[in-house]
Amino acid sequence: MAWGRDGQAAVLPAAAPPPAAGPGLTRLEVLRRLDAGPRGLTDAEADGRLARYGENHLPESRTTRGLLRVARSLRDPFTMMLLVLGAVSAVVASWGTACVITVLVAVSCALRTTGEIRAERASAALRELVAGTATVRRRGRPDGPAATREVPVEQVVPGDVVCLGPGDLVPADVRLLGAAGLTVHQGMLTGESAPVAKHPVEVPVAVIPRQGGGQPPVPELSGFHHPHLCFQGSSVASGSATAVVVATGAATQFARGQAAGPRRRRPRAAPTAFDRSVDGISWILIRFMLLTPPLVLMANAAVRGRGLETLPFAVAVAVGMTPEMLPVIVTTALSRGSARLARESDVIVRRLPALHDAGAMDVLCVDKTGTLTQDRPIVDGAADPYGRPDPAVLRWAALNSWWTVHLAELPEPDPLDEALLGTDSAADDTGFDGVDALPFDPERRIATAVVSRPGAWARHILVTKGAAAEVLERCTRLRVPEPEECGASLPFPDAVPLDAATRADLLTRAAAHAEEGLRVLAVAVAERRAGGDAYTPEDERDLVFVGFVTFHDAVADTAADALGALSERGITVKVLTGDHPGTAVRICRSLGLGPDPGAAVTGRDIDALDDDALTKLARTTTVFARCTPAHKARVVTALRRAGHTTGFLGDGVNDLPALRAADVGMCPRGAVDVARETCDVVLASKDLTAIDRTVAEGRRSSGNVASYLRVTISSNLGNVIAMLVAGAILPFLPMLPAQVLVQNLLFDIAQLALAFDNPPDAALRRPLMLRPDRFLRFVTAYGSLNAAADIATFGVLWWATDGDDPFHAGWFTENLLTQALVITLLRTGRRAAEGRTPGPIRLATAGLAAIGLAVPITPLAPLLGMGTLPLRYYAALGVVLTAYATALALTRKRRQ
Ligand SMILES: Nc1ncnc2c1ncn2[C@@H]1O[C@H](COP(=O)(O)OP(=O)(O)OP(=O)(O)O)[C@@H](O)[C@H]1O
Repeated sequence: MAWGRDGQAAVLPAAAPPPAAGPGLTRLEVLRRLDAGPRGLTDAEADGRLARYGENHLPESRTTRGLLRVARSLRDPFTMMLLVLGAVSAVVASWGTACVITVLVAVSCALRTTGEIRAERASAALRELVAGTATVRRRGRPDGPAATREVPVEQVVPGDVVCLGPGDLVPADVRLLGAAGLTVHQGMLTGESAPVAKHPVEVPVAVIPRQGGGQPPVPELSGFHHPHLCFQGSSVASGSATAVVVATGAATQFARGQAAGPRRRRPRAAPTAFDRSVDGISWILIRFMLLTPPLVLMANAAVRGRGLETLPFAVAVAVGMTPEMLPVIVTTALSRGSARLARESDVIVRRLPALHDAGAMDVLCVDKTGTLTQDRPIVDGAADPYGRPDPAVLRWAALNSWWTVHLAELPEPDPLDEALLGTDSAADDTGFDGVDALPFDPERRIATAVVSRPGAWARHILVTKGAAAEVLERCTRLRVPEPEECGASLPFPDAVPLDAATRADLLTRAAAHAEEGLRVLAVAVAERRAGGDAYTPEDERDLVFVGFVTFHDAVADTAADALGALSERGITVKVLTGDHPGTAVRICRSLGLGPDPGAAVTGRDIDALDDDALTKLARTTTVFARCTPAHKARVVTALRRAGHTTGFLGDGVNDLPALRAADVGMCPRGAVDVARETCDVVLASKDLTAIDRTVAEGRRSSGNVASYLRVTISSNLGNVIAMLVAGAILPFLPMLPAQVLVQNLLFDIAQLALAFDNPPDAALRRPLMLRPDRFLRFVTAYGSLNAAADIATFGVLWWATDGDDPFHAGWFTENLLTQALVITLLRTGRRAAEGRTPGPIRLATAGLAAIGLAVPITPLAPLLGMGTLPLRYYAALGVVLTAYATALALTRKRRQ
């Protein structure tokens, strides 16, 4: 579909359906143009259209993907640095250095690209498992009955009638046929953060603003504001709808927007833990690398009076500092971890860096319902305004459930409605006809059904149920109960005004129920004269309070154990719920959450706080209750601002903003579509034990990345210090550029083994987060030790050898041997792993040491500018290495 100047659909691609969504067309005309009907397409029609218009997905440019991938790997800052250094070497005709740098870049890009392809293939296969479906109305035969069914989103075709409910992703561009309380998030398309209301319009008018100078209207922006159209890329925030599909795949506004220009991105969230740690460290290293060549040049010029001839050496030293394998190690370690999680725990990681963040997580926020409780509420009782058991209250509540579920055509009832519909009272709804529904939404926290009695069409009855505070604040009167009045006399002639004191008493009673761990719904009704306009939330006022219904929802079987396990891993759990504070605190106490969950902070309290005050309060509070979706997101953001790496587990539309705000958003596979699409990690079920396993795998994977960074930077830093010292005191270059680079390549290859290491559980007890400041202290300490070992080796070489070639050979050997030691001694979980056989690490270090000892005695030695070494060098080197290993082990022990 495309928008013409007059707001009518305009130019279409060859395989697009007839223009059908333009303003001015009635619903019937739209259906006619699409050759469709409100009962949906037949299966044969749907198949035909699928063949004609193609699958409903965004077009991909496959040919450029391979090239793009290589370009992306070259765009990595370390690779860019290497390329710059290679260019400098070529300019000064240092062809050897330039060649070796090219090899380094090629190896690192090839490994990274193949790793990414493998990781992407694996995650695409995993994503298939959580792919979204759409609910469509279809018929087997033209005269057959219409039935709703789930089909993969790709199979939705123009003319399909789709049913939308809370949390659904809008599968294509659609024209609304019917809607109840529908609001959609279309921020992906327009940048708006709040949901917008949508409703069917019989004859829509053109609202497209014209630009000056006879320019055509701006279709992408203006079209999105039509109330009767919803677009692919948006999701249902509340309410429900039926709609006919007018454009799919490449013909949708979203796809056209992408084809026309850069993809409209969601506003960038605050940097995640991964950005702060791995990326933060990378940028510090890049600054070091930039400083290295001028430093080397200046030191040589000042002490030895050398000029630009030292440039290749200075470049080689800077290359030596580069952790060019970092992207390869990160991709390999994280994709191995996520593959293992999928295989062993049925957990799907949708964004690889999120696995690192799961390992770094120290605060986990969860919703209450379904996470700590089973989300299988059972009606416990119903009482009138005076606290006396009263089945009439239950009947009103069940009447509300029945008509909200049916009139709003919700794909499935929510568990509270299901519980009410399962009671005997649900059978008593026969005396009413449904008129309209304002389904539940987590902002209003109430749901209203509008019904009428047969024969009394002129009067409508509003039946509202919801959270006690929200219902009571809309009530002005109180029902004086009469037996069996549901279906009897209305309006309540005996209703009395509801004063502030009585309202407070009723709220206290609701709180008392909540403190027993029960969920509480308040029920109210009102009578109105039937009017022509559709009902809106504005009509939910002047209600007559009828009574309370209470529910029991048992705690989840695994919750207590899982909370214990998370606490042992150093993770603080906080509960962010839309439910009553009393219910939430009671459940948390029964699960032994925290030392004592204390009092809950409510959404209203949060509203009264500025960001700083909330940050302080969020640190110490365990339970946040009566939260709207926005409150949940504010608390998560506050915790992140307080320096916590914060995860969020939730499954409903009310959890979306918080899922987006968290470092790691997690949801179960059964969550609403948009939650699955938004979150980073999809669990098999809403079970906290799966989070424990995700955390362990995250720590294992990022432990390996941390090992690489610690090992490579400590060793490289030591080398740079030693080279600066040697460059200043020796009459020749301590190591030829080619040697520096060959040694670098060998070290890189050996370190790849770190991505395959398996640090044992005992090493993963605390959240694992590489903080740039601590990391710098760590590598400075170990880098200095490494430099000390190198300088001691210079002393040995000065004593045992003569001339530059044996010196080069001696330092080459020592370097590879110290690197093998560093890999062995500085990797994550070394102490906990003692006694185990870490296969890949042992192989890699043995190989590195063997090459270090062998190269100087092979025919390669003269080519690399190396001479023969006397035996006494090896003996003295043994002493230096033993002292170095002891110092390393002792320092590590002291620091741990
Ligand atoms: N179908 C419904 N009809 C009317 N009121 C409801 C319905 N579902 C929930 N409520 C009320 O709205 C409140 C908030 O619901 P919401 O779905 O935001 O959170 P929750 O399910 O209680 O908790 P959590 O945030 O832990 O999942 C509930 O505590 C209840 O009082």
